[in-house]
Amino acid sequence: MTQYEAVIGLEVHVELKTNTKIFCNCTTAFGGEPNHHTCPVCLGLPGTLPVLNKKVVEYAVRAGLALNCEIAGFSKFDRKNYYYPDLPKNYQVSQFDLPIARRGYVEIEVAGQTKRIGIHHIHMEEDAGKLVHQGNIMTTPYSLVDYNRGGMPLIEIVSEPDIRSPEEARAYVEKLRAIIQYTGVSDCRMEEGSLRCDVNISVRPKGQQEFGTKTEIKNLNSFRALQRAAAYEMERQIKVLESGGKIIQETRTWDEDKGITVSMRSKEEAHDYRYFPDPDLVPVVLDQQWIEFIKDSLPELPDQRRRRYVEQYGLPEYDAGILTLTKEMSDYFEETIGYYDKPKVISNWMMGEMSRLLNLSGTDITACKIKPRQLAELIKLIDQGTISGKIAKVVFEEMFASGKDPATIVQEKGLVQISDEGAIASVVEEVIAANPKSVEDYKAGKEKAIGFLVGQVMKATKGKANPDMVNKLLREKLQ
Ligand SMILES: Nc1ncnc2c1ncn2[C@@H]1O[C@H](COP(=O)(O)OP(=O)(O)OP(=O)(O)O)[C@@H](O)[C@H]1O
Ligand SMILES: [Mg+2]
Ligand SMILES: [Mg+2]
Repeated sequence: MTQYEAVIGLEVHVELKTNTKIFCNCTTAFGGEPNHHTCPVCLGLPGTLPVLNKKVVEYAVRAGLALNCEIAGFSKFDRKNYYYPDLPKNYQVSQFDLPIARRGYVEIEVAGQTKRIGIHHIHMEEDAGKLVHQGNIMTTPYSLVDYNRGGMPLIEIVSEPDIRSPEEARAYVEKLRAIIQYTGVSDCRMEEGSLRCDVNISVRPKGQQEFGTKTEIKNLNSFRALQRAAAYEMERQIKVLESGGKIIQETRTWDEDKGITVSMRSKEEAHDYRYFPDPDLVPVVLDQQWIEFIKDSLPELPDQRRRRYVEQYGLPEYDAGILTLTKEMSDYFEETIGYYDKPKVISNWMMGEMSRLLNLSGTDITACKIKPRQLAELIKLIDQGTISGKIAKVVFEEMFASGKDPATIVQEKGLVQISDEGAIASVVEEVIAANPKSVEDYKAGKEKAIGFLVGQVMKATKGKANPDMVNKLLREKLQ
């Protein structure tokens, strides 16, 4: 059987976090009454003229530099013409042959190795409005249009076809999102649509040089959807080829419920966008000094931070990679260290219990009720011997649910660890008396038996006995 590999290139749209739109001073605030964040310019009324928002250029340059691109000293805007109700002017202002940034790269970690994914270019463009479909076939279907999103500033980041699997595609977008979040030019919230991606994918027999025919899956809005859609499409293409068929170059869409991709339009019906320079906008000419200034103001980026976590905090690569993958997680981690300098223990709590509970509740760390100071305090309580590690998990869950301080919870629930030798010794004696079989086993050399006895003492004390002390006392008494 022929072995196939995927060839994938991604187009990622990122909404920039400027206060106002790209060509007018309407707000970019999310939501709002439909069509209230609009004006004659972003509605494309005749006689209006666009004026470029300088902040958009600054943010695009910032993103470009963070993604290792060359910044163009001269770039221009073009009109991408197509007819659709979400586009009031019937063209989208974008950049075609002279984009703001080119030839960058992102490094991803796959199977313990670093791989470089090329970025072909980054261009600036305006977003379109949003259609809201109403009714259905049984009643009367119709659509409403909301232009609040029209004219919001976007950058489109187009990768080289360097990606070779759905997993790599996911790792690439995760890294891209992290880098852009760190630069502060976008929140990159996939749920809110401030990061959206299109997957271009083809397959070829392993070892073959030339690319196969690609299809493009539009508008994936979660990491899971991205990876699943790419995996499905890869399999679909392989099946077509294996059965002697040919791949048709086409645009497809991902059906999340059915878990399949569906054809939208083929290349024959593809648009000819009739790109031409926008006569209403002057070219963008940048000063080298200004570019240098932006470069110098870039913050520490995820890869640098990851390396620092390994070197400065002695964290394993794995921990460092996960903790730096989102800026929120990483900032939380650093803030906690500020309260209590125990990086590895903090990392364990964050990657273990915290991630587990966040996943279960479907929230992310920004909504977490446990604040860094409180996590630090919890770890201090363990280190001081006030509570055991086991009880700490109970306290943690309670903190997660209520946001209360750990000391308050320990007080209220009477969870203070028993470290009184006398008290533990009497329980140990009871347990020894009640379990002659295990005692015999232990004396006969079965080390395992002691674990059972420790468990019995912990059970009798509702997990509050200091485990080290229990261990020590048991061994002493069984001598
Ligand atoms: N044979 C191929 N297999 C997989 N990916 C490919 C192949 N050829 C090109 N690509 C990728 O497809 C993407 C093309 O994106 P680009 O924005 O240049 O064009 P487009 O999709 O035609 O334009 P639009 O922005 O209108 O969708 C790039 O990421 C590129 O790496
Ligand atoms: Mg594109
Ligand atoms: Mg495309």
